[in-house]
Amino acid sequence: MSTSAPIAVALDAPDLDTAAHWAGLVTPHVSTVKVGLELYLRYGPDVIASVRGASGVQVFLDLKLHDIPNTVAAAARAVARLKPAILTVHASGGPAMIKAAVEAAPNSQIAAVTLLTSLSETDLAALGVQGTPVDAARRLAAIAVGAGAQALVCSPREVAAVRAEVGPGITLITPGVRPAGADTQDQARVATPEDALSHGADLLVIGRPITGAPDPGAAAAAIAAALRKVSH
Ligand SMILES: O=C(O)c1cc(=O)[nH]c(=O)n1[C@@H]1O[C@H](COP(=O)(O)O)[C@@H](O)[C@H]1O
Repeated sequence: MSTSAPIAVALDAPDLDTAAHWAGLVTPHVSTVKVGLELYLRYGPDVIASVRGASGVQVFLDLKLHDIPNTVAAAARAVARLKPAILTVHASGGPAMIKAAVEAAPNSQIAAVTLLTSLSETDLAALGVQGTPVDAARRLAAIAVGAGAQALVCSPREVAAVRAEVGPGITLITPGVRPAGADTQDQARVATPEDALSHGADLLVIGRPITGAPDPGAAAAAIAAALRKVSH
């Protein structure tokens, strides 16, 4: 019986050996590992096979593409052959850009990032984002889903409102997750793993609380065990 939890561990490591080591430690406990800009820009496409390893764990490629539709389509096509389960784009790139990514990578779920979890309500207002973070996340979510995105990335603080906006068929992914009492670091709009799940997240992105722990495997197992107690 698989006991892997709906967690994507962010493998934000400076080198491939460390990332592959973390992936090996956490994959018995989690469904997914996430490769982001740090690893992809340093090592390129080979990084995907290295972290997937023999376990066949689901790989989430977080490149947060954001450009004109033609450029994003070409970039999505370039990575589609790596068959990431999930590929991110910024929702603020607009519907034509999101649609272009969806069409270019038909075997991956395109996940549109609504509002970065590192931005506070004050930051968002200064950037000219209208309304509360909840209002803005809902608005971007509706645009992204209208353009064909099958998944969305949002803060766990907005996930219930986003779920109400888009309904049950869309995969909701929440970074900005911190166990109670953990350091929030550069994250601004955070919640606990239990709250993220009970408010409707399908997949929790967690990096440093796991990879920065003395034993990343044990940290992943502990969060996975806490999530099993949550009914949702
Ligand atoms: O797309 C993402 O995964 C993402 C979106 C977002 O709004 N906020 C956010 O933190 N992330 C990613 O989620 C991970 C969070 O890592 P930790 O803060 O270490 O748990 C990082 O790899 C970020 O790049």
